[in-house]
Amino acid sequence: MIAVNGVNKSFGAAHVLQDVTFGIQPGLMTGFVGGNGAGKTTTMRILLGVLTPDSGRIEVDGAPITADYRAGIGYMPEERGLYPKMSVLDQLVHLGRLHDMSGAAAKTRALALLDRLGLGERAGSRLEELSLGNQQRAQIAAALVHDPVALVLDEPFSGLDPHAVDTTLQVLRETADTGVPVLFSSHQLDLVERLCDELVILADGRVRATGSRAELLAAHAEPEWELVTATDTGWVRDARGVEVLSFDGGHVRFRAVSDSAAHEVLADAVGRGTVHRFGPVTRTLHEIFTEVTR
Ligand SMILES: Nc1ncnc2c1ncn2[C@@H]1O[C@H](COP(=O)(O)OP(=O)(O)OP(=O)(O)O)[C@@H](O)[C@H]1O
Repeated sequence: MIAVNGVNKSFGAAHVLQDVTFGIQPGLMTGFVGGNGAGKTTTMRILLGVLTPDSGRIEVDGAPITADYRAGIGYMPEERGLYPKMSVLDQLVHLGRLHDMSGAAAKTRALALLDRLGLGERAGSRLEELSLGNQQRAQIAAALVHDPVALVLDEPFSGLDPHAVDTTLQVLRETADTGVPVLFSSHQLDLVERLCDELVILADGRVRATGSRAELLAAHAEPEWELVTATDTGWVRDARGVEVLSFDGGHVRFRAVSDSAAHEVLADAVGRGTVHRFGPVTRTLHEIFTEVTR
C-alpha cells in the first residue's frame, strides 16, 4: 500500500496541505476528489517527489518511498508531458526505453495500448495533430507504457468523450486488477461514483472523508425511509417511533428511531394494501461531497 502520511505543505503564507493522510491500496482504484485549489495536484506532486513536503511522509508497504519505486510509477501530470512535435508512437517507445524496456518490447506494448485506447490508427501522427481528447488518450498511454508499479493520474478523464471514458476506464480497471494501486483525481463526481473502489475527499487542503462509496454512504446516511403505496399513507403519522418528514398521498418520507420501527411501518402498510416501494432513502455522492466539503 502507498500511504500519504501527515503531509503538510505551504506556499508562502498559504498552508495548502494540512496533515493529509490516506492510503492507496493495491488492486483498487482510488478517486481523489475536491474542488479547484483543494490541493490534489500538490499532493500528487509530493507523492511523485516533484515537490517536497514541509512535514509528513510517503510510504510504500510501511517503508519510506524510494527513488526506484517512484521511477516505476506511471504519472500523468496536470501539465501533461508529451512533446507536441514527436509522433505518438515514437515518444511512447522512448518512454518505455527510459524505463529499461527493449525497443521492440516498448513498441509492441505501445501499439497494443494505443489500439486499446482507440488511437491505433494515429500512432504515427505528431501529438500536435491530434484533437485534445486524442492527445489525452496518448497521455494515458504514456503513463501505462512501462507496466507501472502504481498509477497516479491528474484528471485523466477531463476532455474525453463518453466512449473514450469507457475504454480508459476499462484499461485502468484491468491495470488495477493486476494488483497495481491506482490514484486519480477528478472533478466529475458521477464518474468517480461509477468507477472508484475508494474515495478520498479533499477540501481546503484537508482530507474530509475517506472510504468506499458504500462506507461513505453509510457514514453519512440519514436514518430516513421512503414508503410508496397504492393508498393514502396518512396513518404513518401515528406509527410508533416515527417522524413524518413529508407526505403526499401514497408517498411518505419519514425518520425512524430504529430499523425495526421502520419495518413495523412496512408490515402495517402490507396489511393495508399494495406496497409499491419501501426502503432507506439513498443519498448521492454529490450530496455527501457537498456536505463534507461545506
Ligand atoms: N507552486 C505554487 N506556488 C504557490 N501556490 C501554489 C503552487 N502550487 C499550488 N499552489 C496553490 O496551492 C493550492 C492547491 O493547489 P492544487 O493545484 O494542488 O489544487 P487542485 O486541487 O489540484 O486544484 P484544481 O482542481 O483546480 O487543479 C492552490 O491554492 C494553489 O493556488
